[in-house]
Amino acid sequence: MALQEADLLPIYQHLHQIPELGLEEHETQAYLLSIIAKMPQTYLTIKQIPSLDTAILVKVSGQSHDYRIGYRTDIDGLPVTEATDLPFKSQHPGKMHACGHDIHMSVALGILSYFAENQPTTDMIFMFQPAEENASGGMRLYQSGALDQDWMPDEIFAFHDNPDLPAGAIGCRMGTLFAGTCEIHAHLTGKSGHAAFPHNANDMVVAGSALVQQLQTIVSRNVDPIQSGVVTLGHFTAGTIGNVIAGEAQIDGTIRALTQDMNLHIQRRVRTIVEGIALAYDCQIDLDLHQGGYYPVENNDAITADFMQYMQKDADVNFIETRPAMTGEDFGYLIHQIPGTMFWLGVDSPYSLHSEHMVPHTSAIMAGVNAMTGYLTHRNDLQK
Ligand SMILES: CC(=O)N[C@@H](CCC[C@H](N)C(=O)O)C(=O)O
Repeated sequence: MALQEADLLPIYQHLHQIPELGLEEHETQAYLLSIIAKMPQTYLTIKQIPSLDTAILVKVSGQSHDYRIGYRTDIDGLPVTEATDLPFKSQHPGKMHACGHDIHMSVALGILSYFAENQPTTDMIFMFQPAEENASGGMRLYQSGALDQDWMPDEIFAFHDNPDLPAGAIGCRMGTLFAGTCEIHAHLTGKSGHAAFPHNANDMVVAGSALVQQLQTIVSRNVDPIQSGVVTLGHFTAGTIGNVIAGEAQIDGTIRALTQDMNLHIQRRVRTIVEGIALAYDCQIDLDLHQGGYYPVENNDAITADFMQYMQKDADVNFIETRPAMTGEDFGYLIHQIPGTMFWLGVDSPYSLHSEHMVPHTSAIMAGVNAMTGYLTHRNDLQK
């Protein structure tokens, strides 16, 4: 029998205990392979990718082979120290599934187990993809070539869990669901010195502070207010002690925008401001702007209209039309290449994604499996 709630709950709890960072998901991969190995193998082909060695691809052979439906889950955790009191909390110090990818994997296994027993009309490609959080796993997967030829989906689906939606609710919208992101890394080099002799030094606390202030003008002064954007600088370190002038500083952050044009516009403004600060404060600033394929997640019109209509009509689904969000996703790269739909699955937690307290509601798992086995069967049947 396909995996049911009683099977998926311990699977989820085990995955929750073994979070691993992007590109290091070896224990996770071995566990996923062990679960997939217990499914009926008649229709399954498993593929591993030498250049992305923690990924798993599984093809479910359909009754015909001229169309392929893709389903992707991410598998990585975050460098967050878990602060929940769950009996199955993370066993890996300093790492946690704080973004709910353990829920994503559990739902994917549930859906895969259904189609392993109920041969779909068309081929299906399940992607267990590493490194969503920071290392461009979606882009790496696509560029690895592993999806080429008869593994390349014609359409693609994925979800992200959402603590703000009721457990099990499906959220989606036409157009852009998630922002495109771009990491900002700036290293400032001036000259350290004694606090008493500022004229003999070049203070990177002052230059860095000016840079932070200037970058904060981009959204208020350079972004069309009818559109939107985010520039967040989450990390700023400089110096060692109060009476030594800091000769270096490091500032890291992220850009968010709902269109690629706006993302590129903000990137250009960051570059110009950095050049201006380097000139004004007579220092060197090494700037790295890194997008890595985190494009806006732009849902395909026809597929998403069908998805929303189906979910609205399904009496067992609590469907909620959502607004775009400034979270990023490397699914943006995949959906840029392959038309598809990304959606939210509600997990009803008072704590946000990436919080050390985040505890998703596990009733979402079976709700997600049921909604998506139904929907993917419908998408299969359209190919009859
Ligand atoms: C769902 C989620 O939280 N995704 C991450 C993606 C990170 C993108 C990249 N590392 C960046 O910070 O720009 C997010 O932070 O939205």
